[in-house]
This record gives sequence, C-alpha cells and structure tokens, in this order.
Amino acid sequence: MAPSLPMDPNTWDVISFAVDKGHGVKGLADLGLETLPKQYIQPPEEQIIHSTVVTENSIPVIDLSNWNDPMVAEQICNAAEKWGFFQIVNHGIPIEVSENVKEATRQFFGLPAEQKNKHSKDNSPTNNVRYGTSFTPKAEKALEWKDFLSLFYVSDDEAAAQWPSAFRNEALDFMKKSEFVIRRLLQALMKGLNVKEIDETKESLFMGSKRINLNYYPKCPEPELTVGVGRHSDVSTLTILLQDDIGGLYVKKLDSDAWVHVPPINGAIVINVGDALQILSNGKYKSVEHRVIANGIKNRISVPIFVNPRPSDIIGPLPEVLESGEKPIYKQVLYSDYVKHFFRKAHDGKETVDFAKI
Ligand SMILES: CC(C)(COP(=O)(O)OP(=O)(O)OC[C@H]1O[C@@H](n2cnc3c(N)ncnc32)[C@H](O)[C@@H]1OP(=O)(O)O)[C@@H](O)C(=O)NCCC(=O)NCCSC(=O)/C=C/c1ccc(O)c(O)c1
Ligand SMILES: O=C(O)CCC(=O)C(=O)O
Ligand SMILES: [Fe+2]
Repeated sequence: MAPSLPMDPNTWDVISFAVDKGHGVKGLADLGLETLPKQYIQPPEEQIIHSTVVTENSIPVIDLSNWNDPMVAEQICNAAEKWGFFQIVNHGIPIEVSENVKEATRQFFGLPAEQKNKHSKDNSPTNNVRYGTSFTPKAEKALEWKDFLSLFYVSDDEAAAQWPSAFRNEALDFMKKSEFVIRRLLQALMKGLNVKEIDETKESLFMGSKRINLNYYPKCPEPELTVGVGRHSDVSTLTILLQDDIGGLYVKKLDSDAWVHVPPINGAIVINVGDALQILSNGKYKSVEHRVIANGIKNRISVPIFVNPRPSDIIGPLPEVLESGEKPIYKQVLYSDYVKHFFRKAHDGKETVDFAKI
C-alpha cells in the first residue's frame, strides 16, 4: 500500500522516510508530490539544463555479428580510446535474457518498502547485497533521484542463499550469457595494448569480480532541478549496461564540455570503459564521465554489470604497455582501496582516478 501524504511537508523528515525507512525515491514518487523536496535540488552546475548537449555526435554502434573480422577489434579499440563508450548490436545475448532481467527489476522495485529494506546496509545479513537510494546519502550535499539494489557475485551457491529470489535467476542468467561477449571484448582491447594472451593472472585482474546493479529512476516532480545519477566514471574494468526504452543517459565527449545522449536501441547493450581499465592501459582507454537525468513523465530502469578486478588485486599500468618506454601515469593501488575511496564520497566526476595518479 502506498504511504499517505504527510500533513506538513515542511516539518516532515524526507531523509528518514526515503533513506532510513527504505521507501526510497519510489516511495516519494508514489506520494504524488508536486514539488521536488529540497534535499534533492542539485546545484545549478549539476543540472543538465545548464550544460551543453550536442546532437551532431553520438557514441559508436558496433556490429558484433562477425568477430573474425579484424575491423571489429579495431572499432572496439578506437571506441575505447576516443569515446570510452559504445553500443553493441548482434552480440549474441538472447533478447529474452535481457527482457527477463528488466522485468525482474521492475518486479523488485514494485515490492513493498519493508521487503526491499530487508536488504539495506543496516538490515542485510551480508555486505554482498545492498538496497539503497541515491549513491551515498551520508556524504552527499544533494541527493540523487535513484533507488538501487547492488549484488556482488561470489558464487552461484552464495547467490542462491543471499540474493533476493525476485531477481536471482534472471540476474545470474544475464551474467552468464554476457560472459562470452565480455571475454571477446577484452581480447580485442588487449590486442590494442600489445598484450598477447589473457592468462589466468590477467583474467583475474580484468574480470575477477562482478557486481550487478538494478537501478530504478521513478517519475520525478521538477526533474530539471535534480539528477538520476550525478557525474561519475565507473570504477570497473568494463561495464555492460542494459537500459530500457526511456533514455536519459548522457556521456561527456572527451576533451570538451559537451554531453551526448545515449539513445536506447532495441536489443543493443551499452559498453563503457571503467577506471580500472584506464589505469591498466596507462590512460589509452578512457573511463568517461556520464550521468543520468531524472524524468518527469516515466519511470526508467537500467541494469549494469560491473566487470572488475578482484578486491585483493593490485592494479597499475600493465608491463606490456610500458615496454616501449612509455612513462607510467598511475601507481600500483590495491583495488579494494580504490573502490572504497569511490564509495565514500559523493559523485564528483573524474576525481576518483586522482587517487591512483603518480
Ligand atoms: C565494494 C567493496 C569495497 C565493499 O567491501 P566491504 O568490505 O563490504 O566494505 P564496506 O566497508 O562495506 O564498504 C565500503 C564503503 O563503500 C560503501 N558501499 C559498499 N558497497 C556499496 C554499494 N554497492 N553501493 C554504494 N556504496 C557501497 C559502504 O557504504 C562503505 O561506506 P561507509 O559505510 O564506510 O561510509 C568490495 O566489495 C570491493 O572491493 N569490491 C570490488 C569490486 C567492486 O565492487 N567494484 C565496484 C564496481 S561498481 C562501479 O564501477 C560503479 C558503481 C556505481 C556507479 C554509480 C552509481 O550511482 C552507483 O550507485 C554505483
Ligand atoms: O542508468 C544508466 O543508464 C547508467 C547508470 C550508471 O551510470 C551506473 O549505475 O553506474
Ligand atoms: Fe556509471
């Protein structure tokens, strides 16, 4: 049942309702508020209406029907260098798998707050399952209009025991079915770095851990005043993102102040380079700032899989990249330290990577 509208919105504690009690922004949206609570008003420079949005450019769309075509690997490396973002089509992940995972996401966020909140940071019996709202509410001056469920993959058995049943099978299926594409993308990208073979050590370094997030962006009053997700780059090696048909993801064009929309394409998957790959490639592949707007008319969902090093891995520029005498611009850092640094502060564009700069 939707909670009733509080009598006095001036004295009513929005944070307690949305964050502590676990109603999230979905709970706020269900109240039918006509104005945006002040806690969600972003500074003008973070509102997309104050940014330059360009329509003459778009991120590359790469057709993967023929992996054996050397042009495909070249397009992947080019996109990772010049955009840090691209979409893939004819990738081999069955459409039912992505439709099922999106439907399960809608089901999960449709559950009553008490059920979702069983997985909050305070209530969840495991750190590997976390339901929350915004990004890191305690560290943020203004909150983001997004609820999420974040699942760190350890094993099928652990997922069976800990992951919410409303989403488990669909999420695992999507993770399994995307494995082939992830490996091929990494093989192509490594060729461009002079890495001949992805042995076991490298495999762990590039894709030793995975996290899947379910993002829910409900319809928002006064959407232009807030954000769905603020400017950030991912801390992953690669991110594999499913979005629905609503749109709203914007990517920063490299070496410019311009933002480019990522249009939903039926059956396509969005791929982006994360900070770990930017560091491993000594800056050749770019982990690019992106953000999501809030929508005043429709609910939106997205489902990223973050493909990462293991928390215990040390990441730094690969020896193959430095072989030619290129100077390292990043030092060696423990990956879990890097991720903790990212999670402990509000979204701040590209500043996380300074943590690893020499
Ligand atoms: C993430 C960690 C560090 C957690 O380790 P753990 O021992 O459980 O540490 P912890 O002390 O519970 O968490 C550290 C802090 O991170 C926060 N945190 C942990 N998990 C999450 C999460 N899923 N979402 C938000 N914050 C989180 C905690 O709240 C802690 O903050 P604080 O309470 O100390 O203030 C560990 O699992 C690890 O090293 N993992 C490596 C692989 C990995 O998870 N990589 C991240 C890929 S995610 C990625 O690339 C992008 C994510 C993203 C982007 C935009 C968004 O808006 C968003 O919501 C998420
Ligand atoms: O919702 C989206 O399209 C992107 C979300 C995102 O950037 C993230 O979860 O890291
Ligand atoms: Fe992201």
